[in-house]
Amino acid sequence: MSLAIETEHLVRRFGAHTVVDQVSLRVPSRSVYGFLGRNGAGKTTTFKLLLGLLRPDAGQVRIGGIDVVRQRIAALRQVGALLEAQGFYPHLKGREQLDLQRRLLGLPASEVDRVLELTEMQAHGGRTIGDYSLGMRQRLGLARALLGAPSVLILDEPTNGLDPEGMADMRGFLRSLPERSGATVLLSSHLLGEIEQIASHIGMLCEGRLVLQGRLEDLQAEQDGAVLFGTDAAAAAIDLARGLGIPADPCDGGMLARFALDQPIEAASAALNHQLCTAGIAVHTVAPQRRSLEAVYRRASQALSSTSNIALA
Ligand SMILES: Nc1ncnc2c1ncn2[C@@H]1O[C@H](COP(=O)(O)OP(=O)(O)OP(=O)(O)O)[C@@H](O)[C@H]1O
Repeated sequence: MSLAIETEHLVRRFGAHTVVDQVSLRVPSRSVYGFLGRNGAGKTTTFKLLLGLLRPDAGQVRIGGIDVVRQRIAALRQVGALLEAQGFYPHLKGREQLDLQRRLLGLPASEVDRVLELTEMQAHGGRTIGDYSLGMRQRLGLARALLGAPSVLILDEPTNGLDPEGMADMRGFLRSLPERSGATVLLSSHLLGEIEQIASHIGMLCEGRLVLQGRLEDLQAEQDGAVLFGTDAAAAAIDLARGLGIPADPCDGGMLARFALDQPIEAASAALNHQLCTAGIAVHTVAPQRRSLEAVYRRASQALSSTSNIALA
């Protein structure tokens, strides 16, 4: 698997506060990598380290295999970025701002129309940036990041300030970007539900530490033993399951049974299903439940706090 972005034990401190703590990111090429964390977890600081805007206290950063600390210009030639502070000139028109940027990058004039079209900003390119809504500024920031068709996009909270419709558009746009342009997208968010809808891979940052990383599907597929039994006789099914020592609760459409993880879930669900049928309880669905990203996050954060407690003890 080739990696578009890679860090090795990255550390950054502000005074005595370690804000990025031994972070080893693995962002596969052509992935949409969702970088999750609560406010203050260290996401923006990590992005600044990736972009060479801050120097790490320890560790390495490579983009497309090039070391960002040693060869910053060569590494960043491959990158388009959208950070919180967009630094636009409010008196310029959107199109003029993009034109300024594309000249600095030595790109052809046609680039401005290309990125305006990609971000569906053609209609607003002639308006003054000072009059833009927050959502339009976000789109203009994205348009600027896309100038020169970089192979890596680093986007800090790209859906910030968008209305629900704008958010949905942006999600669709970002999700399809690797397929359409071959680019790799690394984006941060504190919204689990949002990342769940966009990302192919995720990394979770908790108090500066990367507590979880991998393909979203793999993380969600890790079983937590919950299986839905669809039935109209949920109460009877729950009694029977509990009588067999299997924790079970009502849920939408029937019963949610939780099997111990030390047994194959297929065999355990088949055995319970047989018992239910034998007792005359009709079951129309047996469906192992995908774990929500929220559950994955909760588990990872709990694991971190329990190790911190051990360290403190
Ligand atoms: N230049 C700085 N000097 C001192 N502390 C800083 C500096 N920049 C960030 N911090 C601190 O580092 C921690 C992480 O901040 P950071 O902005 O990286 O978090 P974040 O995950 O991006 O949060 P948010 O989602 O709120 O933007 C915070 O406690 C913040 O106060």
